[in-house]
Amino acid sequence: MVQGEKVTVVDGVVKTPDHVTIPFIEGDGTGPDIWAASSRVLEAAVDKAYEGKRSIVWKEVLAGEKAFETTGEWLPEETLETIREYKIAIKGPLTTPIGGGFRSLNVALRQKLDLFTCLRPVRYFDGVPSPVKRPEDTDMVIFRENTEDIYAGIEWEKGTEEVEKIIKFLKDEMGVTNIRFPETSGIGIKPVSEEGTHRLVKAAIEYAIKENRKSVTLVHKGNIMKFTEGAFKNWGYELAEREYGDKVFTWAQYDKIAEKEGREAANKAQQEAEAAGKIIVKDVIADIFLQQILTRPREFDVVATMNLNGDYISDALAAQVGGIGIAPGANINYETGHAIFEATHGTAPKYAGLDKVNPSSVILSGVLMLEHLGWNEAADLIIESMNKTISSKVVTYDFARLMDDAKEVKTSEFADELIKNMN
Ligand SMILES: NC(=O)C1=CN([C@@H]2O[C@H](COP(=O)(O)OP(=O)(O)OC[C@H]3O[C@@H](n4cnc5c(N)ncnc54)[C@H](OP(=O)(O)O)[C@@H]3O)[C@@H](O)[C@H]2O)C=CC1
Ligand SMILES: O=C(O)CCC(=O)C(=O)O
Ligand SMILES: [Mg+2]
Repeated sequence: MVQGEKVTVVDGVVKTPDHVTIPFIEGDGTGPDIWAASSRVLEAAVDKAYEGKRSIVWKEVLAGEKAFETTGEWLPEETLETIREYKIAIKGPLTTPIGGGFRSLNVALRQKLDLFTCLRPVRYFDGVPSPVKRPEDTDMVIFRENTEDIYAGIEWEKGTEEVEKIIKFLKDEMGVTNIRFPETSGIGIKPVSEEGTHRLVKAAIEYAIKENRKSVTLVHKGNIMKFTEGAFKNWGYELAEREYGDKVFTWAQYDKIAEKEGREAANKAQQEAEAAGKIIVKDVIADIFLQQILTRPREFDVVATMNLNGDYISDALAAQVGGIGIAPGANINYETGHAIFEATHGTAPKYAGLDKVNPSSVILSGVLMLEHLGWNEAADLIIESMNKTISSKVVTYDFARLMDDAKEVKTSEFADELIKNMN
């Protein structure tokens, strides 16, 4: 058996050995069905691209139900240590109980490894059924802040001593008068920081520069949550102008020109910046953004936003290009090089063990992983095969129910088809 080696990261650059060990978490619910299919496709692509000169050696690490059954812990320290050591991992979805029980293991992994960007590219594959008229117009890359916001899980339950204490503090010491029902409220806290915003927006702009993207849109609800979401917008613009002054033109600059010299001058300045290939950094309030991604998706490109907005936006945008069955993602710390690749969807428990769901989200997360490792030839083989397979109308149930004359196949059969179509 081939002995795998660890990925190393030097000055933020990933160095991949020819035979690389990658830790994986199988996942709960439909996780095992999807992982069995996805790992085969990834292995086949690497094999085909490099004819044995390169390979992935999988190393299972435990989290979720499988970890609890084996070790009595939902997220064993050993799992975190292994991912820290091996730098890169890939995972299936993990269940989070609603309204009580333990906090999200998915969020815990992101926070504990400080994987501050949740990167979710949203693009259309030919032939995928979509509810919109021109799904190919949706081509966006979401940069979702992954460690802060109301998603950080700082909250206290109604009726507890802690919530009474915090409500008393807010009323007596902070002059808060607008907690509508103080006796029966739970309380949640929403931290959004300048550092957290800067590193996320920096990652989004760097990506836009590298990938020749036209704009970065900051999505926020800063009219209502002024010092968290509003501050995100202001800090984002500040960072863009301070660190990328010669490469971007921001709407904050536009506003200043418009105020001094009028709108015509501001429009001219933006047009000149566009003609010079500068990236337009703009912002939009989250509610109207959800309308505009449907009515005029071509106006958006790279999107940078906070944790909760990013969660909602991910699923909404996934729907436009065929749904959650084909929505990949990656959790990345661009400074340390640590990354965990995972689908946007959850455990879809009603389909667990049926060999039924679409494995494309995890497979395409694997494609992001191969690209991160610099193994682009293998990544391209999967993309080409995915296009070919879907165009030939051989698809899983989620696409088959929306397509005419499709051949519905199981999770494992879809993987077989992808492997067959690699050439
Ligand atoms: N990163 C992670 O690990 C995540 C974990 N979760 C967790 O997953 C659990 C279930 O969450 P839930 O809100 O139901 O969301 P899910 O994403 O698990 O499922 C919702 C619906 O999406 C569709 N779907 C999901 N996965 C696939 C797939 N691979 N192929 C085709 N269709 C798919 C199904 O639609 P249909 O019914 O129309 O067939 C399914 O019923 C919760 O515990 C949640 O916390 C949720 C999101 C992310
Ligand atoms: O952690 C969870 O259970 C849900 C997370 C989620 O929906 C997401 O990150 O998109
Ligand atoms: Mg989600």
